[in-house]
Amino acid sequence: MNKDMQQYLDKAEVLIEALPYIQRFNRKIIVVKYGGSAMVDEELKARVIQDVTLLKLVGFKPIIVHGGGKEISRWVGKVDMKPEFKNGLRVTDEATMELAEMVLGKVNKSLVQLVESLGVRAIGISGKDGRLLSVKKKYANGEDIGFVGDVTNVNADILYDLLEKDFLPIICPVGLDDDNNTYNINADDAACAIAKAMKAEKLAFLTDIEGVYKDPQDSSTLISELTVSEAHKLVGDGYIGGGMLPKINNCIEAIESGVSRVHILDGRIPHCLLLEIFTNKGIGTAILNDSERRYYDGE
Ligand SMILES: Nc1ncnc2c1ncn2[C@@H]1O[C@H](COP(=O)(O)OP(=O)(O)O)[C@@H](O)[C@H]1O
Ligand SMILES: CC(=O)N[C@@H](CCC(=O)OP(=O)(O)O)C(=O)O
Repeated sequence: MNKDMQQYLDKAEVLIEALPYIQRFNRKIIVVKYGGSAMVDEELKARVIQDVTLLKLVGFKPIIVHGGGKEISRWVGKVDMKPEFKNGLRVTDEATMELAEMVLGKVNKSLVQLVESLGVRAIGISGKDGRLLSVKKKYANGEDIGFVGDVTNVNADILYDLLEKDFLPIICPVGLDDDNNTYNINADDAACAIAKAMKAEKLAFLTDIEGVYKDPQDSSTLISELTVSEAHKLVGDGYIGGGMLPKINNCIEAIESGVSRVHILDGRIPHCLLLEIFTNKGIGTAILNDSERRYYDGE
């Protein structure tokens, strides 16, 4: 067989390998939390959006919840303010809130534009629109961190309507409290709340690290499967810090609320989402129910 023919056959094999996954996830809701470095690098950004668009075109129902923390910090720096975080959450005073909403709005529309350019209908909305995300004030270990919101309700009907009309919803993590004040929501929190409310089949967090490490300084300690109990223990023992903290807490909450598959993926790996969904090769860290534990080398 010549080389060209072998290449075509290899491509066909890849498609065949994807078949059971296409069947399994057909018409299922997949929430993709998109943040970290994969958002800043234009090439990676285009690839992530291409992947989500492909998921849509093969019959899945993806919903993107995006972050933009790095971009917000860049703009906060530009006006000579200092970004400040507590437990992975941005301390958000009125001025920071204004900037965050501007930046997240811009990120939102750039993602809509990318999806539209690939021929798929996208609608970008903030959690304020139709009161998609209602919030109450969130504290970091009892400390007041300003206009940071904890999601109290998701108006899921809006998203069901958009999915029904075949739109790809792209959601920006800003919400309203009962007094109609604007709140900044950590995008991991927003994605988890949406996945729970929509009874999503899968929740994937795309971030800028390989996955969860037992020791973040040592890449050989990457954990490929983490049960809820093990995740609690890692947090309790102080192995999880910074932005990984809200992510892990949300993974635990999502699994405990019935989302079947929760993953933390390295958004810097081109097409990580497709690799995770369409192949047997596990990448990143999968968070599992305690009863699903297969292998863990974290101790
Ligand atoms: N145990 C850990 N394993 C992996 N990452 C960790 C861990 N503890 C802290 N981190 C930090 O959490 C970061 C991921 O959070 P963050 O930067 O907020 O992601 P995103 O912007 O995608 O939401 C990693 O880049 C890493 O620096
Ligand atoms: C309250 C809070 O922390 N809000 C986040 C919202 C954006 C975000 O979560 O972005 P990433 O997912 O890219 O980190 C922030 O202001 O950075």
